[in-house]
Amino acid sequence: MSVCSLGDWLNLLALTALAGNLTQHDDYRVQSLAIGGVFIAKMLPAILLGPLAGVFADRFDRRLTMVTADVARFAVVLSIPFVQSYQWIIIATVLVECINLFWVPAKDATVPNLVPKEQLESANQLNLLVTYGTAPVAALLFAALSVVGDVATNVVPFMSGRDTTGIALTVNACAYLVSAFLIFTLRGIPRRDGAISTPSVLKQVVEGWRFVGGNRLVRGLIIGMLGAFAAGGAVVGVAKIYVEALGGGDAAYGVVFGAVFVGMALGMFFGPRLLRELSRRRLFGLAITVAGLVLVAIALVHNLVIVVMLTVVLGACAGISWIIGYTLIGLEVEDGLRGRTFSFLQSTARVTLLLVVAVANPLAAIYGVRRLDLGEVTYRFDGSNLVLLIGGALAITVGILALRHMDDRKGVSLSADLIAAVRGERFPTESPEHVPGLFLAFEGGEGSGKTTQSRLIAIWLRDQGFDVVQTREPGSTKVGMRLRAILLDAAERGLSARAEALLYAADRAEHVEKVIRPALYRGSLVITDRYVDSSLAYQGAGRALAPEDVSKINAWATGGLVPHLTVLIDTPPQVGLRRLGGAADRIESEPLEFHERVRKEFRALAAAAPERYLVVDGTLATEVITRQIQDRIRELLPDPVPRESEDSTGTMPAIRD
Ligand SMILES: Nc1ncnc2c1ncn2[C@@H]1O[C@H](COP(=O)(O)OP(=O)(O)OP(=O)(O)O)[C@@H](O)[C@H]1O
Ligand SMILES: Cc1cn([C@H]2C[C@H](O)[C@@H](COP(=O)(O)O)O2)c(=O)[nH]c1=O
Repeated sequence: MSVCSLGDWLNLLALTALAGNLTQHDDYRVQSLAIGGVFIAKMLPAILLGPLAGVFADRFDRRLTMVTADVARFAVVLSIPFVQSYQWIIIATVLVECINLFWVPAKDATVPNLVPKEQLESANQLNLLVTYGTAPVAALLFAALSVVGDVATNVVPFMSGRDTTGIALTVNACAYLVSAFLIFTLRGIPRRDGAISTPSVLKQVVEGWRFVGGNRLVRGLIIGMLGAFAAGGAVVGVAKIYVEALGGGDAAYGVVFGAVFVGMALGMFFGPRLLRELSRRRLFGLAITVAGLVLVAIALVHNLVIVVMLTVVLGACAGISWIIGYTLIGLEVEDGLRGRTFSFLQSTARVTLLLVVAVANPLAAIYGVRRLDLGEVTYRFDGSNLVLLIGGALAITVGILALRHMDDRKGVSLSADLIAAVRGERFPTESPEHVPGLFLAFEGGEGSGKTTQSRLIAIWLRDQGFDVVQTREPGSTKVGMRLRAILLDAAERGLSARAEALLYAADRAEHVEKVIRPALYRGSLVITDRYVDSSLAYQGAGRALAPEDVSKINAWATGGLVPHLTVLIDTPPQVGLRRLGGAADRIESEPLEFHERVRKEFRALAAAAPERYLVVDGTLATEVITRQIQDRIRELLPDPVPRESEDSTGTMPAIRD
């Protein structure tokens, strides 16, 4: 894998350089398009033919497949320096990529046969390391071979007039031959073992979307990683013409290319260690945002040395976000879905890269070269600068979106958090209490559907084997029942607002101490129909008591116990009140404006801490609301049953009935 990866990177560098060299006497636009064509030729076969090649790998002898593919790659790559035409570069690139499509699945299918199960993860990490770790080696090798080529064209008669990339391509071809030999001598590869099939791209996309779309964290991670990939694609796509505009040749191109990967390796290994105390989700978004800012600087600076240094920083940021994204997906996505999530990421990353490269070079070509006259100085701004600038802006946007979408430390300023992390400390916050169980609250106005939904969710969770305690306020304890009678008795006129707030708080204190906290410490899932937010909305906004006072007495009553998630079922009071049958109780019989104020306050509470709330539209059909709540709760469960498997695991229809 190392030898092949080295060959692959060398191939990418040499072909883009050769395409640029073959068109160097043409217009700037022609050169941009020529280089872009190489990238497109490299990407297209994987997207179009990937599933077919996967089937091939399962059907035929894998060692033979890999050896044949390596020899074929050797022959095609070796022909490129001899033919020396742009058309042949494109045809040969497509051919090599088609051959790769057979080599890669054969290799992926072989690895599990060679590595013990418990070491498979380490093997996959090693895979990542050799795939990307060989890039800087290839870049250095390419730079060195370019210098050797320059000397050889002047000294060796056979080489005179030939393109210097020929040496790199010959070394690249030989790498494939070495790989063929190594694989041929590997005795551990079974002749054909079981069926390991690559799902079709379409199936991957559908399955991946279903999961990614339903999981807030994974959605944020994938968007962030694809954004970073798109920005990186913009750099790779225009790097050659950009370096040339700065006066650098093939060697400088190799150095800039290598700088990205040196930075990536540094970022992957040292970045997460440097800011150990910073929330991983924040570090992820921050790294992408900084990468975008650096890219903007690269687009505007016209000094090759500074550009190389900035490129190392850019690579480091990309490395940090890539490794954190991978680790978070590994940690947060359950085993049965992890493979599909990664493969979804891989296929969408390819499509993104193809689109970006396909757009980047034509865009650079259309823009061409422009010069700004600034008095004495003329500032050159060409298409490659424009593409890098757009890539930077895209990364900044995606980074900020990821920060907002996935932030797990709302209310703590990012700068305070960062300064504390640089000092090796963690900035303290108020967060839900650390208990073995999970605490869920359902809130909303009269008749909004809280009782209906909390019951359905309790049944769903019990179906999955969780120990669920379903409870409500007021009235879930002996004392609470008496308080409920006083509080809701329509005949109880003239109860003061403060007494009302204190009675609700008293019921809650009893409820937390006798029911909720013991259940949470037993590890149960507690679902309460109403909690503190009801007091803030009804007594705070409805009765116009000072919200700080209501908040304080309730914090004291509950000992500061905060739900992990509050589901707000948002229903207009006219709709909710109409749903209720029977005589109205003391609170239900309040005027409509009272209930409007209550609704507004509930919504404001949710908007102030969105990470701890799910707001659902209470006018939707009951099953639709249940599904939305289930999708959000699934993210919090320690070992959730995936949505797709629920039909076969929900085994207690009697309880549901
Ligand atoms: N999504 C919905 N669409 C239509 N009707 C619903 C919906 N959800 C619940 N209902 C009906 O509305 C009525 C009130 O529902 P539910 O008791 O669940 O509300 P609630 O919020 O607990 O009310 P309250 O706060 O008064 O106890 C019930 O008859 C229930 O069947
Ligand atoms: C917890 C709590 C409740 N209320 C009000 C809201 C409702 O009108 C009733 C409870 O009735 P439900 O049918 O059980 O929902 O009490 C309140 O004003 N303040 C609170 O803290």
